[in-house]
Amino acid sequence: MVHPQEVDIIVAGGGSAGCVVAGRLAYADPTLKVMLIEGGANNRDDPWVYRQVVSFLECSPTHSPAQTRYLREEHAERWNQRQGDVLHRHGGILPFAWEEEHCSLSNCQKPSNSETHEYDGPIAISNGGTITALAQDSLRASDALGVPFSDDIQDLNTSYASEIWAKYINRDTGRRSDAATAYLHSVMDTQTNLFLRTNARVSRVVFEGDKAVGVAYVPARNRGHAGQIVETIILERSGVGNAERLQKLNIKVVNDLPGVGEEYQDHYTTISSEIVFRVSNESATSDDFLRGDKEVQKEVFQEWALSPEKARLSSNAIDAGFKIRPTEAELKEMGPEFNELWDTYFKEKADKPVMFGVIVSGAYADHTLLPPGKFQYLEYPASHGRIHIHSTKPYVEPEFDSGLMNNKADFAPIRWSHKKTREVARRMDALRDELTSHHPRFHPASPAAAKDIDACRK
Ligand SMILES: Cc1cc2nc3c(=O)[nH]c(=O)nc-3n(C[C@H](O)[C@H](O)[C@H](O)COP(=O)(O)OP(=O)(O)OC[C@H]3O[C@@H](n4cnc5c(N)ncnc54)[C@H](O)[C@@H]3O)c2cc1C
Repeated sequence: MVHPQEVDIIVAGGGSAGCVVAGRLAYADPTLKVMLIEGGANNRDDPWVYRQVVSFLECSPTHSPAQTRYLREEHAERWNQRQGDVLHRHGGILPFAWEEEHCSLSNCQKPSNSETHEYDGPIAISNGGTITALAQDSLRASDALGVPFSDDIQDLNTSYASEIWAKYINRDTGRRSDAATAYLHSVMDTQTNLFLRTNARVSRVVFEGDKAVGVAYVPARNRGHAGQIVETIILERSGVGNAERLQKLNIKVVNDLPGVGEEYQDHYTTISSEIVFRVSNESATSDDFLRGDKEVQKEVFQEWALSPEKARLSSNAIDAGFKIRPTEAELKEMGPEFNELWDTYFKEKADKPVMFGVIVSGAYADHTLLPPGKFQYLEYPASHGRIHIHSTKPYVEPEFDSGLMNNKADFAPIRWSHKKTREVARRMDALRDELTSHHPRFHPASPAAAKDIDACRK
């Protein structure tokens, strides 16, 4: 489609938010011309995006050499692209209703009676294609630890329970639900007022006085960092941000907003580097696939080709998980910093879990460091950083400080939740032992050094 020279609305960045905004606006008013400009590639019908385990593997920073070799050899073109971001990779949207003008975002396909969910939106949420026995085992173990099973902990109220984990997967097609397919491609298929420009990096907004009248963009390159925090970088290059900072770069100030680029927040995930367990050899996991076993990969891809809705690829291997808050007794052991945070933030908000943990039936980790066997790991969240430009040039990457671990209040809940997830794992029938191969290296005499524990059950 030929793109017009002028449009009414330009959306910069085709992530979850950009796709929803562009798609919904174009859909709501077909007389509006809307253009979305995205730094990454188009994901339309891309099997590397809509097959869950594959896309997870591609996102993983911890490819083993075997995985890397497989990706390079079998999917050279895609591998060359992988460092770049892809248009609207993630569903990334909590199911919620826009109350005033009811406009469903999600389609909950999980068995649930909760009124929080919607059932007629374009982002499908289900349990995925297959549920592993390890998931059931971990739910039972969670219950043994006092974390009860619930059919739905994604109702925005439950903060202490476990469930078969909800995923952005369409139960009927087995495909991952991504924002672009749901909001963008679907509108572009039926309307002619939505325009998509990919592989294009927006450098700044063009202002006339204080009115935004357009954007400047350059071809995307150095795609490894395309997916930075889009708003800050574009805003600062456009003259919106801390005036002092902007003036140092000779950028004309349009609006002095000191908060731009501050208060970056991300959640902690402790995954393969910390909590890897060996499970019984009978346990079904995705390790052989991730390890790059050719035969298994062939079998898994064939399975997908025949029945994607129940294939192993129609899952991200995260089949069960829980949300928890500390008990009164546990709070006493969690130190003054976290207790202050608890009192000011969590205490009165019974719907806020402090941590969530999931069991992953397979290690998204460097398999060369793992002895042969089967693994799973658990993860949990929680701090403030910042991002700012230090050059007006569009290809110069910004300064970024994730801020992780810069607040002592985060230490105690990380320790606490690490122990909790380990407690769950130790109660699982399938557990064989805990591995230290991916732990940080300490001097053997250091009290911080972890030790492999012997098998709990043989
Ligand atoms: C591995 C992983 C797992 C996650 N799992 C979940 C989950 O299960 N549930 C959940 O709710 N959330 C999850 N999230 C978080 C979720 O993906 C994000 O919160 C969400 O995507 C943020 O949406 P956004 O539109 O603000 O930004 P993004 O989705 O990051 O979109 C920004 C887009 O802008 C593009 N871009 C950047 N700079 C430019 C530029 N200058 N010009 C043009 N385009 C540009 C990028 O390529 C990108 O496509 C996960 C995130 C990660 C990384």
